[in-house]
Amino acid sequence: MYHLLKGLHEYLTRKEEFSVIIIGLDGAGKTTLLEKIKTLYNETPGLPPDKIAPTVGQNMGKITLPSTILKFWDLGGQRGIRSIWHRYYDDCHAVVFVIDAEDRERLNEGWEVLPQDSVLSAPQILEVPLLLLANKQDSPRSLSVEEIRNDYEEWYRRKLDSARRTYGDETDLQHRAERIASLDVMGISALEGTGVRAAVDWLFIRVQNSRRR
Ligand SMILES: Nc1nc2c(ncn2[C@@H]2O[C@H](COP(=O)(O)OP(=O)(O)OP(=O)(O)O)[C@@H](O)[C@H]2O)c(=O)[nH]1
Ligand SMILES: [Mg+2]
Repeated sequence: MYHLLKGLHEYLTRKEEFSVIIIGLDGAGKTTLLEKIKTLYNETPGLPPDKIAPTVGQNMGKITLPSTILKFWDLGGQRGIRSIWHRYYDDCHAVVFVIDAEDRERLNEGWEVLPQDSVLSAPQILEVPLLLLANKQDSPRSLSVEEIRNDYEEWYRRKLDSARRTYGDETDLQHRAERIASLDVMGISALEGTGVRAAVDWLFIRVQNSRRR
């Protein structure tokens, strides 16, 4: 009887666990975001921004939501470390791509990393929700969500044109175009926490509906 009740209790209180990877260029604010998420959702606060150093490798943080645990993997964004990202694609349920909206100079570099590092085209994550975060919205110099989206679409159009000229093959590009059409972009300030709960809500809803379990 005890085992039956224990089993029933475990069944009723069980939480499904989902993995979310946080990627993007170095300095975009990924770790600041992870630590802010910990502060907002956990009893033990995350590191304050002045204690955060560039990530060499990965950081992990977990939060508990109704019947769900979200496990975040914050991966280092420096050029030499980006090659580890793909190792996480197989097991993740959502991808967060963080952009430094203040750094116009590096926007193109960010876009180059997004599709060319196969984030958009890797077959294993095609069905996985992808959220683009335009970070540092607290800064008056930052581009808005709308401007970031436009910049990406322009960059993508240029890319498409040159790829058509080079390969003439549309299938992969078509696949990506569909993916991009549904690309969600949200504005946040990882530093101040603005928009962070909305982003976590988005992830919470999308991982439940994700086709990958
Ligand atoms: N103004 C402003 N600065 C931010 C924000 N988020 C992060 N920063 C700053 O941006 C710098 C880089 O932040 P990190 O969180 O270390 O960046 P990262 O993406 O983890 O970088 P790597 O670990 O090298 O990949 C730090 O100086 C942060 O304080 C933000 O929302 N607003
Ligand atoms: Mg970091």
